[in-house]
Amino acid sequence: MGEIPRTATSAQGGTAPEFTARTSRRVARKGSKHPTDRARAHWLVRMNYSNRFLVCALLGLPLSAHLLDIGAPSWLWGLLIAQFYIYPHLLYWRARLARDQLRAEMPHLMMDCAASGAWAAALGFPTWLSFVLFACNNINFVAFYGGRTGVPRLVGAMGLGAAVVWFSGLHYPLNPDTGVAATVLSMVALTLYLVAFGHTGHQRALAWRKSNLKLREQYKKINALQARLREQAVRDPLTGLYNRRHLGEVLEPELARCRAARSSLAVVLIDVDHFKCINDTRGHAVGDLVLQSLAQLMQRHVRAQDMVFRYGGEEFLLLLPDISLETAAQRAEALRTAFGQTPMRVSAKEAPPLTVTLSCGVAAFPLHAEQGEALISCADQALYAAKRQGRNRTQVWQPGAHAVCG
Ligand SMILES: Nc1nc2c(ncn2[C@@H]2O[C@H](COP(=O)(O)OP(=O)(O)OP(=O)(O)O)[C@@H](O)[C@H]2O)c(=O)[nH]1
Repeated sequence: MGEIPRTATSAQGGTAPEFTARTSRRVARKGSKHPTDRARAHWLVRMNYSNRFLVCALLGLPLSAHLLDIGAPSWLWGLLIAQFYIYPHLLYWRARLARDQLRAEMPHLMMDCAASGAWAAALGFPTWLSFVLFACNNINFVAFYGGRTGVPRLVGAMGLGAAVVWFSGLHYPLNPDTGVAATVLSMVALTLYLVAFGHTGHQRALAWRKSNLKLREQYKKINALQARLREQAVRDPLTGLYNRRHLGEVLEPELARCRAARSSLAVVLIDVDHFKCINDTRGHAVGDLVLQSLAQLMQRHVRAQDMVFRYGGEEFLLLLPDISLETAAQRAEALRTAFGQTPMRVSAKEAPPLTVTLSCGVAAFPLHAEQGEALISCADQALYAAKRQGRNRTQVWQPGAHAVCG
C-alpha cells in the first residue's frame, strides 16, 4: 500500500504521547472497565475516524435527498445506511484491533475513495454530489498523505471505484443535475466539513504554538544551566577564582598568542605564609576567610586581561600577559604589601586582628622559559627561594640562583 506517512498531521490535534496521556486521564475519570480499549487507538487512526465519521454523517444527507428525488429502491437505501452510518465505525474497530494500526488504516482511506467514486458513478455522476464526494475525500487524503502523494492516490482510487461500477452497468444513466434539496445540502455539508476541519486545524496550531513556547523556555533554561555548569567546572568553589584545571586549558594557548605577538607573559605564584598555623590556632573556617579575602584582593589588583587561579590549597597563581618582568614583580610586590599591611578581623571580636603575609615568586616568558610547565616551575623555584629567605617577600627567578628551567 505504500509508505506510512511519518509526518502526517492530525486535524484533531495532539501527538501520540499526548494522546496516550490524555486518553489515560479520560479513561481514569470515566472509570472504564477496559481502560486499554480506547488507549489503544493511534492518534492518526482516531483523526481518520473523526474525519470519516463527520464527513459520512454530513454527506449522507444530500445523498438521501438525491435518493428521494430519483425514487431509489430500498436496497440502495440500505447501502447508503451501511456506507455512511455503519462503515466508519467498522473501519475504526478494525484499525484499532490491528497490530500495525497505521498500515491497517491505509487501505481504509483507499476504500473511502473507491466507495465515493462508486457512489458517484452509480448515481450517474450528479455534479454537486460528485463534487462534494471528491472534495471531502481530497481533504482527508491530503491531511493524511500530504498533497503530492495524496492527490494522485485519491484520483486513482476514486477512478477505480467509478470505473468498476460504470463498466459493470450497475448505475443510473448519466445525469449531472441534482434537485434543490440535494444541491443545498451538498453545499451545507461541504461548508460544515470545511469549518470543522479549519477549526481543528486552528486548535492544533494554537496547541503547537503553546508547546513551541514551552520548548523554547526549556531550551533557554537548559542553555543557562549548561553555562552555569561550564562556569562551575572551571571555578574553585571556595574563592570563585579559576581552578588549576582551567590553568591547564588556557596557559599554552596564551603562550602561543604571546609568541605570535612577540609579547611577554609573566607568572606570579603566591603562597600564604604559615597558613597551617592560622588553621591550627584560629580554626579552618578562619583559614577559609583568609583565602577568600586574598582572592578578592587579587581580583581587585588585576587588569581585565589578567587571570587569577587558585593553584593549590593556599597557593595562587597570576597570569599577566603583555607585561615586562619588572612590572610583574612590582605588581606582585604591591599585592604582597597591600595584603600584609591590612590586618583582618576574621574571627570573634575579642580575638586580635590577623596579619597575614605572602611570599611571591615571579617568572616570565620568554625570558625564563618557553613552555608553560617550565615557566610555572621557574615561578615555583622563585617562590621557594622567597620562603627560604625568610618569607614575606617577592622573588624573581634568577638563572644563576636557581635550577635551570628550560
Ligand atoms: N582553611 C583551609 N586550609 C587549607 C585549605 N587547603 C589547604 N589548607 C591547609 O593549608 C595548610 C598548608 O600548610 P603548609 O603546606 O605546611 O604551608 P604553610 O603552613 O603555609 O607553610 P609555608 O608555606 O612554608 O609558610 C595545610 O594545613 C592545609 O590543610 C583550604 O581550602 N582551607
